[in-house]
Amino acid sequence: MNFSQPIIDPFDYVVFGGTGDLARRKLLPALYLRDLDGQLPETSRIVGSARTDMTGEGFRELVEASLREFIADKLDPEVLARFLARLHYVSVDAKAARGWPELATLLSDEPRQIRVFYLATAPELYGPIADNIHAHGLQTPETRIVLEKPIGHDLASARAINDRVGAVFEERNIFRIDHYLGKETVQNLLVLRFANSLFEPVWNHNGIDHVQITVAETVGVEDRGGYYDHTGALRDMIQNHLMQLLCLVAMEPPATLDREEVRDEKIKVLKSLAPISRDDIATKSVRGQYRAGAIKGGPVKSYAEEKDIAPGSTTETFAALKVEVRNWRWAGVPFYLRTGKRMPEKVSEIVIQFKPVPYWIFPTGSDHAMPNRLVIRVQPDEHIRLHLWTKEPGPGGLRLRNAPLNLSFAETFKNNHMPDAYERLLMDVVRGNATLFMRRDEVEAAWEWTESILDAWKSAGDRPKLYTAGTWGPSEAVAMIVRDGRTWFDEQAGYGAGD
Ligand SMILES: NC(=O)C1=CN([C@@H]2O[C@H](COP(=O)(O)OP(=O)(O)OC[C@H]3O[C@@H](n4cnc5c(N)ncnc54)[C@H](OP(=O)(O)O)[C@@H]3O)[C@@H](O)[C@H]2O)C=CC1
Ligand SMILES: O=C1O[C@H](COP(=O)(O)O)[C@@H](O)[C@H](O)[C@H]1O
Repeated sequence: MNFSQPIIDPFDYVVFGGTGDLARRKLLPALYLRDLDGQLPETSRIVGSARTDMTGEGFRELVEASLREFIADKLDPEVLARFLARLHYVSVDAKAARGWPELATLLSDEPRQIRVFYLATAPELYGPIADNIHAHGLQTPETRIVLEKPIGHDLASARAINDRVGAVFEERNIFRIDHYLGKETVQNLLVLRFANSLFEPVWNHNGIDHVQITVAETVGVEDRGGYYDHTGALRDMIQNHLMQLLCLVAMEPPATLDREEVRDEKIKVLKSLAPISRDDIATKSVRGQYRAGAIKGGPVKSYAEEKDIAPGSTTETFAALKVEVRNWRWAGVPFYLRTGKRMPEKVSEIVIQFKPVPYWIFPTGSDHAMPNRLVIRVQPDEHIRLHLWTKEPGPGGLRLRNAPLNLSFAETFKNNHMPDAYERLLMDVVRGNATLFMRRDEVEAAWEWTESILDAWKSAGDRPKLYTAGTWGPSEAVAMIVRDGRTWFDEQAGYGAGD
């Protein structure tokens, strides 16, 4: 336990959607863990809010049950009691008058300069909540609003949300969250690229053959079918998480880590993305939907059989894209992206494949076709591995082996707590540090590009290819990269094998 001095002023954290899945699974556990680390000032309060009628005691019971479910091994009785004592609950209807005066009274009882409104609700509520915050005078000079992804459903709805929230909050106080930016290895990408001189000279079309970004999940849509069936993998994952990973790999070095400098560089990447048109979709995109199969030996049902999925749904649960970044650094270097639900493993990984040496002087028997690779494993088992050729020890001939230099975070930083992404991001909001959050123009540029693909799929009447749950997606995703003479990275023989 660490009772070091808190480094911020007391604050009030209001979580709209405080009874929902995200709040229970991620946000409230993250706040507890910050309390455990001594980072919450003594008088800071956390206010849950939703339409459901509930007493403060009822909310504390709900939160305690969630903490016991999701972070049981981290619970310390003294800290738990302290954390639960911070919790309040006010029943509020975001779209109506109910509850707002009560919320205003609670917040004004013990006014804090720093106030955070975290919107863990459907995006349709972001505008009404911002309006009500304004109408009920809930803003202090240090009030921030956090918008969960997805910000809208398309470019027009994203713009409408940004306009409406922007009418109430200054841009510097709007925190558009993408929790992938809070993941340790994702932040490490900036350090890897810009604190080491080794990579920059080859980090371009001269040194890199192609880039792969994989975000695979074993879970299906779980209880979120109602949301997911209107969303699909492209909107749910690629428009935000994979785009952000791509930006961090592809961007130019920012002058400083100042939020505007970093975001200025990311937006340039987003604006350089070549649209994927109707003519391209057959060669540059694959949509998939899982059918029944097995994950780690256990049978799982098809997407069509999941709760709240429309009959005959054509929503994609898998998407793979070949993306072109049109600028001097990346001309001719494809970025292959893929993400899917019900894959054999949960793994998020960036693979940078370097160009091969120009001439191979070694005896045959070594696979010249396998060049150096830098593998950045975002999760799980976070690591950075540089795959190099080396001589296999032995007195015989010169036998070559491709082996990794391995920076495993668990081994190298044994005594460090690996925080969940939300732990970092929730406190960045309190501190007013928006470097790891998205600016309005970034979100809109990502939507603009994503929409080109959605439009192309729609106009072509593209239907998702079925893949068996527990495989790496439709075989077309393998064909897409193989056509270019490349393969999906396969560390333990398994990756890349399509249905
Ligand atoms: N769950 C996840 O893993 C992730 C979720 N997100 C995003 O976070 C947001 C929340 O997701 P999730 O927690 O899964 O959703 P849930 O459906 O589980 O929770 C929604 C919450 O909003 C409340 N709510 C609904 N309508 C209103 C209203 N009119 N006024 C006030 N409160 C309302 C609900 O409570 P009540 O019905 O009592 O009002 C509930 O607390 C979504 O935008 C989602 O896309 C983003 C990343 C991951
Ligand atoms: O935003 C989302 O992310 C999760 C995956 O997050 P991870 O941190 O577990 O990799 C995904 O399951 C969900 O569908 C999506 O909305």
